[in-house]
Amino acid sequence: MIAAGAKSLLGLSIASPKGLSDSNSLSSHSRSVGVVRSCVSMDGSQTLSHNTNGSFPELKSINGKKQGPLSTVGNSTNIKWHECPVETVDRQRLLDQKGCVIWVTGLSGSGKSTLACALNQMLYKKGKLCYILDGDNVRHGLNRDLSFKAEDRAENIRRVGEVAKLFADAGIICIASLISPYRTDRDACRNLLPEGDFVEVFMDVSLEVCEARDPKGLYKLARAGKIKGFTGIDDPYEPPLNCEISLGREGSGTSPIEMAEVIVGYLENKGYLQA
Ligand SMILES: Nc1ncnc2c1ncn2[C@@H]1O[C@H](COP(=O)(O)OS(=O)(=O)O)[C@@H](OP(=O)(O)O)[C@H]1O
Ligand SMILES: Nc1ncnc2c1ncn2[C@@H]1O[C@H](COP(=O)(O)OP(=O)(O)O)[C@@H](O)[C@H]1O
Repeated sequence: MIAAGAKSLLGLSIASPKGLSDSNSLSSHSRSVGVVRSCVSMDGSQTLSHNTNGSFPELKSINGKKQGPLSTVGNSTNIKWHECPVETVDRQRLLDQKGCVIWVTGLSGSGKSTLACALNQMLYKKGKLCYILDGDNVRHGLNRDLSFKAEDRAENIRRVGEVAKLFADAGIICIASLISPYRTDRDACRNLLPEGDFVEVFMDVSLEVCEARDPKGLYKLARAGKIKGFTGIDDPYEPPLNCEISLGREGSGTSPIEMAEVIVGYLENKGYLQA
């Protein structure tokens, strides 16, 4: 636990917005985005923690002073997680909402972007902060180096999953709308987040309907063989087996606004629209 006066120990003298979490702890951050648990408490004592591979890193000694444990995560060697006394729960109080990820998956033309936008508008009107990570848009910048072959789609989803996790940790309702055709990639994103914070929404709209809509003319090009590896035509789409919300079939709302209302109702029920 952080001792009283921890903020002055840090050299900070900031007023706590609505009161900073009393349970602030540098060693027990239940909703942290970190993979390596924290190490040094405010009194300077160290708590050893394990790497994601389960091994305990060595304590290094520099100028005779013991340093906290260093970690290796992927190709990043000798890294160390830094905690901050302002935690997820403090940001949630500030925003009066809980961060989470609404992951919208479905074929091209199934209405993912339209739903994301309708949901964003609906929550905005309720005073709730959202941010959309749309596949098409993210591929204009962060993921511009990725193609549509399976391993690049997987990397696309992995990066967006990690970014979405950061948004959720910031207290924001992050709407990720991507085809995300592979179950294993979507499940990996789910596993990045605390239980309940990943809400998978399936746009259950048939290929026939999507192809008839074809707002960008991509299905036509794919059918003509001018786009190779197009999802639903000559590339796979694996529908979710156990998603939280399925939309598009009879009874689940057909207009984008009705669909957005279903998701808002779900978030209200689960307590995400308050701190
Ligand atoms: N080969 C192929 N297959 C599917 N989609 C294609 C392809 N080539 C380009 N596009 C356009 O890219 C948009 C999908 O990007 P995503 O990042 O959501 O795709 S994925 O999750 O990595 O599968 C998708 O946008 P949406 O129609 O909004 O889904 C298409 O406009
Ligand atoms: N619920 C809906 N009912 C009917 N048409 C829709 C619906 N949602 C979206 N559309 C239309 O379908 C097309 C594809 O929608 P879009 O949101 O771009 O899909 P995606 O992002 O999945 O490719 C657009 O022309 C859009 O206006």
